[in-house]
Amino acid sequence: MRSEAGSCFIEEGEDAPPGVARIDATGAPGSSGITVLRNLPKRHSPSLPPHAPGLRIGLFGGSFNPPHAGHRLASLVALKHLRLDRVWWIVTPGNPLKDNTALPPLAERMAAARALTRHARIDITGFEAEIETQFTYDTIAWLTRRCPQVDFVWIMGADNLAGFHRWQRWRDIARLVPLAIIDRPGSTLKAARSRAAIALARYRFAEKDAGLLSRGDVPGWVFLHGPRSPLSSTMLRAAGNTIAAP
Ligand SMILES: Nc1ncnc2c1ncn2[C@@H]1O[C@H](COP(=O)(O)OP(=O)(O)OP(=O)(O)O)[C@@H](O)[C@H]1O
Ligand SMILES: O=C(O)c1ccc[n+]([C@@H]2O[C@H](COP(=O)([O-])O)[C@@H](O)[C@H]2O)c1
Repeated sequence: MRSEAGSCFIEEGEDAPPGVARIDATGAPGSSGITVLRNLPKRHSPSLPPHAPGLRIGLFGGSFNPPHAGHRLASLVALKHLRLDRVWWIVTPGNPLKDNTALPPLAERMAAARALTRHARIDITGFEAEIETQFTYDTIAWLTRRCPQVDFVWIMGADNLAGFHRWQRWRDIARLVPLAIIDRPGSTLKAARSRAAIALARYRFAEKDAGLLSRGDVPGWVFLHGPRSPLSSTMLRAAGNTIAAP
């Protein structure tokens, strides 16, 4: 594998992480259902924001239906406490645990996220759709292979730690990158008592050491209690604040 600023590749002949679709030079799935990214024309390369070896990048996956100030605040808390260079929002093609039948198109959710964030260190991405995965393990495995020298941290709200044990390969996710949990009203205790929090208890970092979390420290996680937002997309949708149709 080779890696360069803003562009890293899976070499031909290498295995893709499980579940990551690989497409051959014609763009058709190979016999194994696997793709050789190296053979893809440049325009088919999944689009990632600029990045370079040594950068500390937070990965903040979400449905963002719609995005709201709570997402932005969580990103700012992570940027500060984890001493990140950037946060990438990964707008999911569809959370595998949610009913996505009424989910607005990815492009609309990405546009809404861009309009809301307007922050020099927050990037909006939709590359999960391009690599054809909805599962976080596959996303992170793909990213860490493609960009082995970038220091990624997975960020999620406390509600997601509470249900983390239902995610595909959640223990393996915790072995790939450190986790940063952002406190959220209504989920503090549920998260702290969750199956994942108990299983990973011995790997928990003190909040004051959050800036030291790095990929060398996996498993490793921290629960950040910064300023909190009570906002949720559910609440906004119920109030009629939905993403406009194209
Ligand atoms: N107010 C908030 N404070 C902290 N984290 C949040 C907050 N709102 C959302 N998050 C986190 O942001 C990520 C994306 O969340 P998502 O897009 O599902 O928003 P949501 O408000 O939880 O949506 P919904 O109500 O539809 O479930 C998740 O990790 C979630 O835990
Ligand atoms: O990989 C999984 O099994 C999995 C299960 C549930 C949620 N996720 C991811 O968690 C992130 C937050 O999802 P959401 O819908 O709570 O915003 C988003 O990136 C989802 O793809 C991932």
